[in-house]
Amino acid sequence: MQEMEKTNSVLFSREVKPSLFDYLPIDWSNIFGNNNGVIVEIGFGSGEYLQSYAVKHPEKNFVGFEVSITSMKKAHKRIENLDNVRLVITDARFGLREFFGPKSVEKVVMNFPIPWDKKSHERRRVIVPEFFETLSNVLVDDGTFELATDVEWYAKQTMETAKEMGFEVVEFLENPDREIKTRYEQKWIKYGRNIYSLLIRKVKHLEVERLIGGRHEMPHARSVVIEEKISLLNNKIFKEGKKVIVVKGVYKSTHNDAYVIKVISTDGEFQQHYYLVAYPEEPGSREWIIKLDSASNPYRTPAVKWSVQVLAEFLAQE
Ligand SMILES: C[S@@+](CC[C@H](N)C(=O)[O-])C[C@H]1O[C@@H](n2cnc3c(N)ncnc32)[C@H](O)[C@@H]1O
Repeated sequence: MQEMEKTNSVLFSREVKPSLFDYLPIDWSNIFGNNNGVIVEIGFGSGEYLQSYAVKHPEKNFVGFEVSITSMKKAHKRIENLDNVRLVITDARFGLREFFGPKSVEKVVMNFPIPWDKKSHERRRVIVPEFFETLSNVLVDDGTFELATDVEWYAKQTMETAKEMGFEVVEFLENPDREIKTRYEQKWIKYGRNIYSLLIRKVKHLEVERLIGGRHEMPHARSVVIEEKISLLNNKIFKEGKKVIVVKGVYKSTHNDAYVIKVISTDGEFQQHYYLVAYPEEPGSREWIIKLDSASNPYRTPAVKWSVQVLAEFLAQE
């Protein structure tokens, strides 16, 4: 539990933790204190590119996404003095759609993503048709997406999918001389690998369905609970549509009547680990409250909200 508290606290001055926000998508002009155009980098790694880009363009705001905490720590050291940069630790496939409103991003850049070419890893790939749907929504009119990669088939496949999804190809270059080179780019150039860069432009706006969108409320349920049923929750799986809930553990508090329930929930491909608490409203009462543990801060996606409801219903059944 202590470890969870650590990851939930704001560790870095330039870090944004959208799970703590009351309302999503985020008003980025409020975060930056100006209305400058926003550029997003997905998978900033050690942050060299983001740093150079932001220094060269103080008239723009930059938001970087990473999933690696180690990268986050390294990158944060580079950008902590830059007012126009913020970093977010979240899967960008989720974050780009949920944290940015329609027509709010001028450009999205992705440098040297892992192509996840094995069938078994395909579901980790960032550039899939749904990604272009998100781009078609969050990019401003004429907004752009730039991909740099050393994997030829990935660059070409991205270009084809972009065209199918209604984007205009501005340029596709082999071994471009890019002004700012990333760490991976420098490495691949040294090893004599070819580099491909693709620039596409948005020409058509699409509406997307956001998982959250709106007030980011704390879900909770009240229910008549049969306490004996709580231990039966262990390893229980609940499924409905794209939502899956797996109960990974149930722990009884040593100092009161509360139980802590460890849950993994999935919305499509987006998975979150968190804790729920269940406790009687009054000591000895059969009326219980089931809600998110205060140390847990998952995004309140449909699966997270449903986990509270479905567990309350399960515990109430005779
Ligand atoms: C091969 S590294 C490239 C790093 C850097 N862009 C460069 O060119 O030096 C790919 C980076 O993307 C990050 N990444 C992978 N999937 C991601 C996702 N879904 N959202 C955000 N970052 C992701 C990884 O953690 C890793 O740091």
